[in-house]
Amino acid sequence: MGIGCGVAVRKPRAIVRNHPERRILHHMTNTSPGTAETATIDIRGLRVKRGHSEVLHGVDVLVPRGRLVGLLGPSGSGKTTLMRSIMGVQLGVTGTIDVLGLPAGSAALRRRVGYVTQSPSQYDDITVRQNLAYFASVVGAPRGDVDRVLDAVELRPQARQLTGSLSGGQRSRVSLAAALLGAPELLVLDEPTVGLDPVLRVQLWGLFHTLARDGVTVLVSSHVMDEATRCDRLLLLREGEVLTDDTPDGLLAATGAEDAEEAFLKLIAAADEQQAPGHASHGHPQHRAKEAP
Ligand SMILES: Nc1ncnc2c1ncn2[C@@H]1O[C@H](COP(=O)(O)OP(=O)(O)OP(=O)(O)O)[C@@H](O)[C@H]1O
Repeated sequence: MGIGCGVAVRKPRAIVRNHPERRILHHMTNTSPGTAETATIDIRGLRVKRGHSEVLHGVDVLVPRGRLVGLLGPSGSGKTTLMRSIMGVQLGVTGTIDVLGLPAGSAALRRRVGYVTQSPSQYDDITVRQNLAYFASVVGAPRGDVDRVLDAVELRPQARQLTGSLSGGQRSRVSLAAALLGAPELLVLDEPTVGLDPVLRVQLWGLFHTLARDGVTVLVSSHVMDEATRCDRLLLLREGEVLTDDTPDGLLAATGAEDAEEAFLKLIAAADEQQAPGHASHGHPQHRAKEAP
């Protein structure tokens, strides 16, 4: 199955309904209109074990509808694992994950959620247009949709080119185009701008904003901090925990930093200080982060 066609293939095995730690980030509800009722993604007490280690340690996230949310964090912090969990393709999951009001991975979500993984996956020996026509048939999108998504990702000139002959950035855009087919209400995009030139990156962020304005919820991961400021909200992940969940302006105001990178470093320093032996406070990192200077 090609990636980027919005197909969630499997339910997490260990969804625990009514988890005792059902807790919404107080900060989120303070500053956003999102509630459990209007949320596109509602995650409570998510723990994920990969191999022998737990890589997400009780994550709570509420993503409101029609927002462009950046999922940022260093390499290995758990961004992909969180996205896979949202798509219902991750094993070793406990906690609750509701997507558009349904358990993550529900068959009914297949046409409603678009997913782009870090590894573009298309058929190399057919053209870009043929790939997209195939994915359009999978998600039940009208054939005319192929031209729309080709234009959206600026790949019309390559429509007749064999997919295997595309550049890396062009291949990523084919995946994105496939995820846009139909009318997804949620797009989960794992590092979609990696390897793209600055002009194209700006164009794609423009597209994400347009989609969000039209009511699509867009969750975009990146480890490039300067992309943070392009989002409506930011989720900063570190070592499997949400360090903070805020607007870009809120984050800068809370930390007194000049830019997102500096803000992130300040939050990490504050969290480390709180965790240091002998420190009085041992609250949850999500709350400790709010206490950052
Ligand atoms: N199959 C696996 N088995 C064991 N551990 C894994 C497996 N896949 C990922 N991990 C570990 O889980 C943690 C989170 O990985 P994940 O890919 O979610 O991070 P990430 O933030 O997306 O990183 P990157 O930005 O480098 O893609 C890492 O420590 C990683 O080594």
